[in-house]
Amino acid sequence: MKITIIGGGAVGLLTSGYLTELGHEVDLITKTEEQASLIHKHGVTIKRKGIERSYKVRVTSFQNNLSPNADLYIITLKQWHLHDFFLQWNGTKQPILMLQNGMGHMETAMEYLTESSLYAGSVTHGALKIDEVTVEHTGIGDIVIGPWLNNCPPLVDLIDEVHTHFPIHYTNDIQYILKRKLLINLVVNPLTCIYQVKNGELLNNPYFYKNVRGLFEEGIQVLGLDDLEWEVVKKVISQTSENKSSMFRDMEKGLPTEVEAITGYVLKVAEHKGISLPLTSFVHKSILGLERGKCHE
Ligand SMILES: NC(=O)C1=CN([C@@H]2O[C@H](COP(=O)(O)OP(=O)(O)OC[C@H]3O[C@@H](n4cnc5c(N)ncnc54)[C@H](OP(=O)(O)O)[C@@H]3O)[C@@H](O)[C@H]2O)C=CC1
Ligand SMILES: CC(C)(CO)C(=O)C(=O)O
Repeated sequence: MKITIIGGGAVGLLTSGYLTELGHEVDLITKTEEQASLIHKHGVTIKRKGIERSYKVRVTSFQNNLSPNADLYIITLKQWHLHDFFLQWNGTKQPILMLQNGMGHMETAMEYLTESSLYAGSVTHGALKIDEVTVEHTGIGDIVIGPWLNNCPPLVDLIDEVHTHFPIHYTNDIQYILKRKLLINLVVNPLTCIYQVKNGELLNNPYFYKNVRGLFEEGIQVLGLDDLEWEVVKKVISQTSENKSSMFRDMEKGLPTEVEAITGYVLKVAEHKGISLPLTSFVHKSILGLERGKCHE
């Protein structure tokens, strides 16, 4: 496929390298001209388990008119970049795949992208941007994609179930997959940020654990998920026990967090349903307050 990837961050670099490896024709769109010229010169490098591999990727910095004839556009921006980006972009009629955490971003996408077939994806890889051209693949997961609205055809040419370190699966129920990831991010991300601990500490410390369970119970009530998801949440926390959550890392770097797309989104749905979520509301305000103290922007 001819694929345009928007955003030269951790997920954008990882996706552009691996989709090139899989034989797709990739155009990467960075925010800055500096990053574009570095990638033009050195390619994109993916580090995995101490081994580095570089990929030659076509790259340009963002302008309103992105190469208009891609078969698919993949947006790998943070959710809080999206309004600004959509306001500046002339858009496309071609299919668009959104790869953000949370769920609030899909409402934003629907607001702006009225002419495209819209797809959502859930990423469970760990990716850490090392420098402008290098990303470390810190955890091998997968990407599950699916149509956001029922009338979008499956992206058959993108599916690759067998790739050992970058499998892409397809689902007809991406809403459920995103909700499940949202639930994990709802309980893990804000608490790790408030307590300033790695993910695993949420299970090890009995007091933190009680709050994980409390947030989980509020989350499943609003999202309509089953108590059985508790085992999934604990498994993901164990598997990522040595990770600092993305929200904790953003906060440490003085960047805005994705709290509105995660906790803020759940609170909005709860309000709509007339459900009160005291613990979720407490962590939401706590993160906003901490951001206010630390954020550079
Ligand atoms: N990293 C990970 O392991 C995982 C991430 N995710 C999700 O994926 C999404 C992306 O995350 P991640 O890649 O880590 O985030 P990053 O912040 O690393 O990447 C976003 C990139 O988009 C760039 N950008 C901003 N505006 C524009 C623009 N107008 N045109 C082109 N590029 C632009 C940013 O540039 P600048 O920094 O200069 O603003 C940044 O390089 C998030 O929603 C995250 O939650 C999900 C699972 C795992
Ligand atoms: C799964 C988890 C919690 C891993 O750290 C994550 O998705 C994040 O940090 O955003």
